[in-house]
Amino acid sequence: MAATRSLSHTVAVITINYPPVNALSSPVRHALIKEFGEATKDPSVKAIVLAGANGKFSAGADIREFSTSALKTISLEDMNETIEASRKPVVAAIEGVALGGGLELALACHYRVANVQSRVGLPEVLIGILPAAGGTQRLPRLIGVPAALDVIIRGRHVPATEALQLGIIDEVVQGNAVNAAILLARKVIGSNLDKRRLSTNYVPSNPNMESFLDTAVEKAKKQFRGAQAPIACIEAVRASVQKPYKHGIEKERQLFTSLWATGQPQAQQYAFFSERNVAKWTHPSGGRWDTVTPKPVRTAAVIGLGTMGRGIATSLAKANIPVIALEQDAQQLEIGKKAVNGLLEREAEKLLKQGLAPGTVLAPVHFTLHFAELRDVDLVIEAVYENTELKKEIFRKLKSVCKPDAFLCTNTSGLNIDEIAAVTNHPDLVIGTHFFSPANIMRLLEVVRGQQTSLTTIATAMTLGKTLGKVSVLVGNCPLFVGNRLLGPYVDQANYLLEEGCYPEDVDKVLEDFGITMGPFRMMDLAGLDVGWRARTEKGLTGNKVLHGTPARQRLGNRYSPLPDMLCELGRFGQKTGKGWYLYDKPGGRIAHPDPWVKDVLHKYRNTHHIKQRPASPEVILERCVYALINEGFRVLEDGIASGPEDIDVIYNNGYGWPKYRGGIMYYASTVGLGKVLDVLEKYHKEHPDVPSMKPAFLLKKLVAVGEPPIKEWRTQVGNLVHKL
Ligand SMILES: CC/C=C\C=C\CC(=O)SCCNC(=O)CCNC(=O)[C@H](O)C(C)(C)COP(=O)(O)OP(=O)(O)OC[C@H]1O[C@@H](n2cnc3c(N)ncnc32)[C@H](O)[C@@H]1OP(=O)(O)O
Repeated sequence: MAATRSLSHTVAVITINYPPVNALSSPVRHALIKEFGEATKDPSVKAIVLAGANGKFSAGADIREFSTSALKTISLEDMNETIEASRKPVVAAIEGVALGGGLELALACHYRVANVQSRVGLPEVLIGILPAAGGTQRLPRLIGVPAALDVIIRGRHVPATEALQLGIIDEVVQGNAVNAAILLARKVIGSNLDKRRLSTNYVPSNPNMESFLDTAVEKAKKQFRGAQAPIACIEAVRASVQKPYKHGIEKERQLFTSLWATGQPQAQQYAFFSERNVAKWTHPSGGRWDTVTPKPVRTAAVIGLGTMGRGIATSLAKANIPVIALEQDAQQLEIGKKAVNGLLEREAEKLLKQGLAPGTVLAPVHFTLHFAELRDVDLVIEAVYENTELKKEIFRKLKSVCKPDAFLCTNTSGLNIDEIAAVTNHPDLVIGTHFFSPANIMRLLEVVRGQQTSLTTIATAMTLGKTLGKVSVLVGNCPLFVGNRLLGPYVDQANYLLEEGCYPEDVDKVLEDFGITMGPFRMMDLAGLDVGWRARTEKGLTGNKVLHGTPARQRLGNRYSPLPDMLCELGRFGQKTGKGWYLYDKPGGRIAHPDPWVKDVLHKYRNTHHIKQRPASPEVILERCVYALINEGFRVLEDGIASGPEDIDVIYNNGYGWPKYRGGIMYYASTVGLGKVLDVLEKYHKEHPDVPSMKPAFLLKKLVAVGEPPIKEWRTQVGNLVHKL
């Protein structure tokens, strides 16, 4: 049964039972209405408690139903209206989560009791829709427009204690919320429920309300560039002000329908399920997430307390894993210790605000200079800077100090895992963990399997990622892995566009208008231009190792742009030096100003190399940069480095500022049409055969040849096609 009913004296307890998260699917809605109807008819029942089985109230509407006809059976809002109209008091007993339709259901109840560990929220905006079961109408009636907008637009999960302060929850309890709800239900039997029926209240207005909402729209347009759901949420809340509930609910419905027609909800819901799918990793050997048991990680060590190490140590402590943090000298240790303690203090403050005792959540971090202290840890994450020799030296040391079954992770953004693993006695226990900066905040983790990495090591690293609250994607070992590898052809196109007549701000604007958080030039300035310069120098693409007589704009017969090298040679490394592709107010400054000096250099460069200035249209800028990403994505699939398009999309959405409302780069390709992507790439490659990254990938051609199957079928197609390569 999707919902069950029991009786506690005069109180009926109706429990939603629909694993894993008690989503309000069609069977749940039917069962709830049935049980509710019987409880209201039963004269021995004087009050009703709504609860969720297995410590979860409800995660809301069943997202999988949105594109099916099941949604059209009993609507969530009709169900909520029936519950709210009840003459017997109804109390929601919130444990775990009450999200989306789950909170909307709770708002239709007359009272809400929550366990202190639970979270409530209306996160619909994160899946491209708006709360469409009365949430945009009842919440402002309960807590006022500004507070409701903050909860709805950000889609955040509000901890129970904060929800109590906001007035969303009536009572927070340390223990069992159902028992507390039963006690409250008994207390309120016979009381007047008029004021507790939120839909019958009015949202007060004030003279500034319209301009407050207009400002909110303007802010949301800037903040969520191109995302439609936040704007729809504001418009739905606007419809609640000084208007009858029916008016608002009608507007809510219309806005839901218009949003659906934009395609953004479908893209965001694909992104949502992709994040869940990547946890279900598979290995070319046949090993899978559900057949391999991870080992527990009770203690961990972090080596190196630079930017990455600090974030990783904090992340581990936040997940209640005691950490030993090691640095090479006393001064570095002291600096690292101060930084980690600062980050942990901030975490402690957040926990205190949530009514939680930091000591029970945050594990201790012990700081040391001695490798010997790492002897008992279950797992080590080495996070020194990107240098294979240095990393190998550390792994040689770890081989002699760590217990033989300790897992050894190297935090790298692109170095060869196998080379590092080869210096240990147990390459099967070595794995790459590519954290993104700041590691205590960024959700993405690329878990990189080497040739010899064991399935248990993979399972342990993937599970650790989940414990740290990350979305972990298993990828193969190739230079730069997935995310950074894709950046190569993208940045190349951006550089070529400058050579041909564009300016950094033109290219950035097109990509930022498209929704990418930061265009390629602002991104490079932030990351530091010297990083790529060092790598190119090591590879002999620039600097002394370049053979005399090599044409400036060619390497190994292919097109090459020396522009970024020219900037670096002048000490323009980006934000940190106050100059790069842009000009900043000071070294470390964040506001990028177009730089006349760069314009001048580009003019001279074009003259020197006799390049005819042909500024590209926004459409061409977009196609060249984005299709370069997509094409490399297909190559990554061909090479078996990522196991499906979803993996690439999750990486780009979470690590590289791709707009989630476009689903991901591969999803975007599927919406543009693979045939169109192929045509554009073919045309470009014909004109520029010296840019091999734009040669259409074999897999792309094959998918077009087999009739462009939908993206959910690509994974199987990739398997079939790769075998035939
Ligand atoms: C006309 C329209 C009318 C009404 C509209 C109502 C609006 C809504 O209610 S939309 C839904 C709003 N709710 C959410 O967005 C919540 C989404 N879920 C989550 O945030 C998380 O899943 C979680 C509930 C916080 C639990 O997190 P965690 O414990 O980390 O587990 P997960 O791996 O994320 O999820 C487990 C499992 O459940 C599936 N799932 C989660 N939520 C839903 C859902 N709302 N509908 C359907 N399925 C859901 C998730 O995909 C996982 O499934 P697997 O098969 O294991 O992958």
